[in-house]
Amino acid sequence: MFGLPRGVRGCLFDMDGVLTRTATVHAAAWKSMFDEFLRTWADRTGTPFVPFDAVADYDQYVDGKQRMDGTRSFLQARGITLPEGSPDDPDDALTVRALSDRKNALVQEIIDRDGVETFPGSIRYLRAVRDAGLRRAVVSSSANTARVLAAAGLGDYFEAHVDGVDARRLHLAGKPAPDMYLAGAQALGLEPSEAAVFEDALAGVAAGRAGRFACVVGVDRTGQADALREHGADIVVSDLAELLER
Ligand SMILES: O=P(O)(O)OC[C@H]1O[C@@H](O)[C@H](O)[C@@H](O)[C@@H]1O
Repeated sequence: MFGLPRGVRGCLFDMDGVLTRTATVHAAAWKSMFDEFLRTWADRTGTPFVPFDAVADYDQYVDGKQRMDGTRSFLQARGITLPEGSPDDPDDALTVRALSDRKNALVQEIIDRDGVETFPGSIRYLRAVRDAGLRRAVVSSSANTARVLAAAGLGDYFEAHVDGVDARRLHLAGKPAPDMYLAGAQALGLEPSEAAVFEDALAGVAAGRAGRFACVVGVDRTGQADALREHGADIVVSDLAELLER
């Protein structure tokens, strides 16, 4: 049923890019922040400015990961090491923390200004599984999960959330480690073998595979179906409503 293997009793949904059209918001904010930083870095080091690619760099290094992990991962890919910094860093400090905070300020500004759109096919699917009595949780690396769900009007669809704030509080390793999804299944009272994972990020499908969930559904929004399969998706769809027809 619902395109899922027999025995699945619950669904663990990533949020950005699966339920809400916020992956592009994050990608735009990462690009704006990193390009400003990369210009400064190029001037300081006398090296060429190579901008952040909002599709390729976003998908490979940043998507699905907790904010500071995303910052570190992209900097590492460019061979740049910055100090970790602290919450008291000035806004323009060249630290992992200050860069991450700048990106977050941009994301929150866009969400507060423009609101949040959902994917209609995902909402149809969510309603169908809810009406059939399947358990439902959101498992998102974003520390802005509550804000985004509220702006999208999706707060009431889920029985549990595991987000970037919980991950920090509970010392859960971020995706691609399976810990956040395992915590989501546990919050619903399910074994991994009874839960399906829905993910658009490479780090996210890898987390689903590592957690040995009943099924990992890759949601391809950017033409990376093969990469989603290689990283751990059992099925790839471009819209969750396709699963209602299976
Ligand atoms: O910065 P936030 O809102 O805590 O989100 C962290 C990450 O959350 C993930 O859901 C997104 O795929 C990433 O793009 C984002 O960077």
